[in-house]
Amino acid sequence: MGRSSSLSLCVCVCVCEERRSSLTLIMTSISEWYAGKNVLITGATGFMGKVLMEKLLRSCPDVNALYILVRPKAGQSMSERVQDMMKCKLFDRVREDNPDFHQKIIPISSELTQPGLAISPEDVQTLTSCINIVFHCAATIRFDEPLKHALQLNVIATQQLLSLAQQMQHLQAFIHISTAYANCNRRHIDEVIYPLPVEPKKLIDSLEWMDDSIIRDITPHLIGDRPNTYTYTKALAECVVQQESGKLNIGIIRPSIVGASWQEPFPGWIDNFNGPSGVFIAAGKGILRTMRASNDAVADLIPVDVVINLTLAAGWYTAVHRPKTALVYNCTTGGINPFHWGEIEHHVMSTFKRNPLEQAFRRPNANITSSYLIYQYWILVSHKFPALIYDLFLRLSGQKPQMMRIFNRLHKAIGLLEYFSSQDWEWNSDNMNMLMSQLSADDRKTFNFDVRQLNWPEYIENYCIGTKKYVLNEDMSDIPAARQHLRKLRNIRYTFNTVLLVFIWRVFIARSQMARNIWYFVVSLCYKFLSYFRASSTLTQ
Ligand SMILES: CCCCCCCC/C=C\CCCCCCCC(=O)SCCNC(=O)CCNC(=O)[C@H](O)C(C)(C)COP(=O)(O)OP(=O)(O)OC[C@H]1O[C@@H](n2cnc3c(N)ncnc32)[C@H](O)[C@@H]1OP(=O)(O)O
Ligand SMILES: NC(=O)C1=CN([C@@H]2O[C@H](COP(=O)(O)OP(=O)(O)OC[C@H]3O[C@@H](n4cnc5c(N)ncnc54)[C@H](OP(=O)(O)O)[C@@H]3O)[C@@H](O)[C@H]2O)C=CC1
Repeated sequence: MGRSSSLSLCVCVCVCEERRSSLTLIMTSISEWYAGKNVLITGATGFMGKVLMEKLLRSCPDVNALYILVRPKAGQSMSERVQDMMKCKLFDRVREDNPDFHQKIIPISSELTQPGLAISPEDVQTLTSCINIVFHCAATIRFDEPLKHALQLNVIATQQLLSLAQQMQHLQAFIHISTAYANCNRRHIDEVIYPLPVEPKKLIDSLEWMDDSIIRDITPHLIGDRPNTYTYTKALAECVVQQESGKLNIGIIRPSIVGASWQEPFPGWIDNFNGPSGVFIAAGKGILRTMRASNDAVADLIPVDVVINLTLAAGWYTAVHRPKTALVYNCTTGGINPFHWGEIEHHVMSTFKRNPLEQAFRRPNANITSSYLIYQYWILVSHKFPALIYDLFLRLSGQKPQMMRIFNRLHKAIGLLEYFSSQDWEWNSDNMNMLMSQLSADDRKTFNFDVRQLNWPEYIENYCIGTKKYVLNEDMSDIPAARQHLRKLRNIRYTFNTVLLVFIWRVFIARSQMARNIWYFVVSLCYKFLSYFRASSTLTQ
């Protein structure tokens, strides 16, 4: 055999080897791919970060280690926080499978708003030498965050994390969690990164020297037709990810309104008051009686386990297929399996009537309306008036009034949410469908993000019960007592209405002949109606 032919055979063997190994890589299941990998997670102490860790530990048990960036908070050190977190009920299934699961979690002290993310040089060394995949979940999700702080965390920290990622020698994918509402100033949202009128770097430079009061004044001009600093800075973060990605393999996940879990690790897991959860709880407690929302608008809720399954699958796909440009995944339900705010209201109310929350303020009975005038009327009659009476009662019984303060906070919160509950958006979800088609049958089951199978009434019921069990820590065995409390509230209401009627009678009706005549006329009309219906129902029997 000549030299050239042996060389071409060698090249051929090499190419075949390479093809085979890339084919094996493509054929590996998601959990096989995560085996032996070192994963870096930001925002691990948050709602989605915790579910992400849980799923990785449970469904990819051979993952090597989860490095999580954590800061000390509320008087707790970093390690105390992590220890507390691992005791959380969310990890029960993982604990059952592997009681030593905590050994795989390696906390790294970091404050994302500080230069260099405040990571020590030794930790930077560790991370740059071992991390294979990054999931960037940390963010401030408050709608009322001052622009400078939202920019610091949502944009500058993302920029710094990307520059750390550039130094990672074995990094295969960088997954950034954005929001489907980053471009909520558009009605139709494609899976692309939309340009912004302002260059993120220039904005960062200019805000650095500006006084807080000047920033406050120019914020409305900067955010333009977006409703808050959150959506604006999340859009800026996407641009930064695109601009600073360099040679990294990037995936961007855009979930809509993330709600309680659908199936995993158990139905209804939720641990915060954000978005709809706070509204559901306030309605279940009988505090919230009205909210501005459109009955017919699509409620684009997405269960947290669906988002996390898609995120892990996107991590695998990004690392294995290395798309040339960042792939954006709109992770929404509206276009695939739509459900509306009116239907949500119905199912939330029905669930809380059957499974009442403890110590409710009033019987749960909330109505949504898109009319500003009707909303203002109910705010006055069903929120402010009862709050005033209750505070008066508290004052008279020597206690501190508190109800009006609670209602003022509630009004602020629902005021910030109504932008999202009063209109519809249309998201393209081609990349989510493409990703689903790339999964093996087993992976499609283990990392299920097919929301066509979601049964909304059942999901909303589990969601409400989840808020009761996991957010409010109420016991299901106390439901009879909660029902008894609701009966007591009903009796108070009947008594109150009767007293009010007698009062109105004494003050207005009993004093004027004309009012008495009108009153007798109305009563006799009601009596005739009743007799007519009774007679006609007897005839039809
Ligand atoms: C019958 C029902 C019918 C339903 C009808 C429609 C429902 C529509 C619902 C929703 C639609 C759309 C949702 C958004 C879509 C976007 C999605 C995303 O991309 S991101 C995620 C979204 N982010 C947020 O949800 C952050 C929103 N929250 C905030 O911005 C702040 O929390 C704010 C301004 C609302 C309140 O700020 P403060 O400073 O007054 O209060 P603070 O510090 O946050 O909380 C104080 C206490 O109150 C509780 N709390 C917070 N929010 C609550 C709430 N909504 N209800 C009750 N308690 C709440 C907290 O747990 C905290 O408790 P302690 O003091 O620690 O014991
Ligand atoms: N929840 C939702 O409905 C949606 C969320 N998203 C996106 O998903 C991601 C996760 O959201 P979610 O889990 O709900 O948010 P959470 O508020 O529950 O979690 C935020 C996380 O970020 C961390 N963090 C915040 N500030 C800092 C800081 N200065 N230094 C270090 N860590 C910090 C928090 O840590 P700590 O515990 O120390 O405060 C926490 O772990 C976000 O990027 C959000 O934009 C997108 C769409 C909807």
